[in-house]
Amino acid sequence: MVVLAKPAALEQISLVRSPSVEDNFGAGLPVVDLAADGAAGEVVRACERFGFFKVVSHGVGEGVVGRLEAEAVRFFASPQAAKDAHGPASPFGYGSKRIGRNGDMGWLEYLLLAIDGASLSRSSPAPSSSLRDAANKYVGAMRGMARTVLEMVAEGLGVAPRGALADMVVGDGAASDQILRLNHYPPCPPLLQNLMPNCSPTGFGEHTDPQLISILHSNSTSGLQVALHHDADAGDHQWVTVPPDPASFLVIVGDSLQVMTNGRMRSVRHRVVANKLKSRVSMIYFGGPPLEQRIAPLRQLLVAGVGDGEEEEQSRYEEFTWGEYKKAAYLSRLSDNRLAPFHRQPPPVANPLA
Ligand SMILES: C=C1C[C@]23C[C@H]1CC[C@H]2[C@@]12CCC[C@@](C)(C(=O)O1)[C@H]2[C@@H]3C(=O)O
Ligand SMILES: O=C(O)CCC(=O)C(=O)O
Repeated sequence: MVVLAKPAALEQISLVRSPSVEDNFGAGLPVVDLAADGAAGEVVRACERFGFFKVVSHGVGEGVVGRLEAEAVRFFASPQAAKDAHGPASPFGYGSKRIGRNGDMGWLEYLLLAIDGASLSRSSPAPSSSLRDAANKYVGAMRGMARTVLEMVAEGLGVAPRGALADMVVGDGAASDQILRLNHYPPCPPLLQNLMPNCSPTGFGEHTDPQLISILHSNSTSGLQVALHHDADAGDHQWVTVPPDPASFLVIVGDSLQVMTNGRMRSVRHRVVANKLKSRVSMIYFGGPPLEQRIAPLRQLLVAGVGDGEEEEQSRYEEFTWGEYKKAAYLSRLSDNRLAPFHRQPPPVANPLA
């Protein structure tokens, strides 16, 4: 009997079936032109149906993206000891393979940077002043896009003021909780490819993002997959590959936006599968609110459409603050359904025979 052993470097990293062209999203990929008339409606439709969308006509200069990506590539190409000097990530700093504190492992290395207001936090360990400058410009652009998108969400849902959601994340003076993450996924090791040609290492295991929204950019290397919604919570999901497009961004709905829209919008499970041949480099901005922010459905969504004498819509979730949710998230495993403990039991159905 031949026993196939995984290469040692991959021992604790799970393998998944290598994506094929049939897994590609194809024509159904939700794309929103942020500059077009009716964009707010398109944003809402995409967030309700898929929990993510691709953004084109975003107005972010190529230079802003290219500069930070070049800094990320330069940092990840530096000697291991130089990178380790900025780690281990706890949670901020340089990390390799370990994700979070609870045993999750992926075929990647990353730099997790804290943001304070409109720029990187002074205490965040940016490895060089050139990376810090490039990251600050990039964060400025991401904050602008987060504002545009969250204002469109409010407008599209009929919530006033327009800034109700955006101000939580990018409001002047809001002590919001924003993070920037630079990820590098090396190609799948050749040894594994020879042993198991149909398998690839998990780059970043499946998860939903806890914040309101995330904005993702990647180079031209594929690897990102999203779960189609049918019944993702019940584990019944189909993984679909989102083809990379460095000229665009992906907006991803997080758990907090799901709750604030009382489940109209759904946070989307996503994962990265390491590419067989090329390195993937991604940059993600995570937009969360201040720690004391109450995470509960927007009042106007609960009363919308309710006539005189009719009962208003009930929240589907127990109330919590972002600080409480974040604390619980950091104690969880990546693939956990972090919202499940906060789901309210539906009220008992009255027995018509009683
Ligand atoms: C197992 C993990 C790893 C976590 C915390 C916990 C559950 C969710 C993960 C994320 C996912 C979104 C970005 C991040 C920065 C976040 O806020 O939650 C991640 C964080 C980390 O990579 O450290
Ligand atoms: O690298 C990617 O494309 C996605 C990474 C991701 O989901 C994350 O960093 O939370």
